[in-house]
Amino acid sequence: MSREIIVAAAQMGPIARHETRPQVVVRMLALLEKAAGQGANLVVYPELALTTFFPRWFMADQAEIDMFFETEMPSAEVAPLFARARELGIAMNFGYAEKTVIDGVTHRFNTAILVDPEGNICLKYYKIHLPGHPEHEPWRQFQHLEKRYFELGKDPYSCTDVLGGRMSLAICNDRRWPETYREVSLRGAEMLLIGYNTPLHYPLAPEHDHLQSFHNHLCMQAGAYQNGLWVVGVGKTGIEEGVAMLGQSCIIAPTGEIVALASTTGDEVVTACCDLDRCQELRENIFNFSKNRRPDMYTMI
Ligand SMILES: NC(=O)N[C@@H](C(=O)O)c1ccc(O)cc1
Repeated sequence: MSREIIVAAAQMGPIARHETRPQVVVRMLALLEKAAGQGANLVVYPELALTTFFPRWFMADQAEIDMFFETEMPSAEVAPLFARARELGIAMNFGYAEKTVIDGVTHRFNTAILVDPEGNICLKYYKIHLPGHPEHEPWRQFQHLEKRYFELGKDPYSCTDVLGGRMSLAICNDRRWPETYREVSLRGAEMLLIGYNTPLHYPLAPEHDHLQSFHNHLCMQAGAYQNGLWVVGVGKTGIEEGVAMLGQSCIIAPTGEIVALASTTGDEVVTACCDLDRCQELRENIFNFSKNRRPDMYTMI
């Protein structure tokens, strides 16, 4: 039996600071309808898909920061998206800022969820490779305060069985780390879904600005190939509040080949038919871990 699923990468153009959740949800619904028209079983949206990328601003007032956070999912504003996806029988993944109380303690995470075709959240992931800095650094053209606004995630690399395959989640900067792909692959993941917000300008090494697109694809293609899994990378792109963000959202086969690639800097859907059985082309051959991997030799990790 073939295990083909049609995946839609639902890239999003810029979201302005003043845009409301209902306005964003209207855009996400339009992308969902387009994906449905192309036969999609799964729609993948970016990191922090419901708001602008707010860590670019220093804010001291916690109430102001909390405006960007969700305290329940689906919230009343996001419920129409859940309802329509369920009606269409489509699974979806998107990211959002989450404020949650666990054992009486408030936590704030950079979160991604996977929603199954019946509308249930079947997997949740809290970002662990939080980039940027915790303090205001006014010398920068814009801030990257994820280390200030989010707490480090816990229990990463979980997988779930849905749509006939084994899926896992990561968020943006996680995609640059080879451990991300290896950990989920060792847990049996056949597809890894990654939303991102990547400014084209990297203040710490501006001489690398022209390499953003190359590095984006380099790490995800290598991760797919070296671990024999599908990778779906989806960005929020265009000029968002004056900051140019990387697009080039893509779907990557376990061979490392890009099989679908967005070509605009706005809201756009690209789809690919992904045969999960193709993971075996790698896992039974060059990257047969039990035969060829040498963890006994990798003493530094
Ligand atoms: N949202 C993200 O995780 N974005 C990161 C990435 O693209 O890896 C990132 C890393 C360093 C920066 O200076 C800016 C952005």
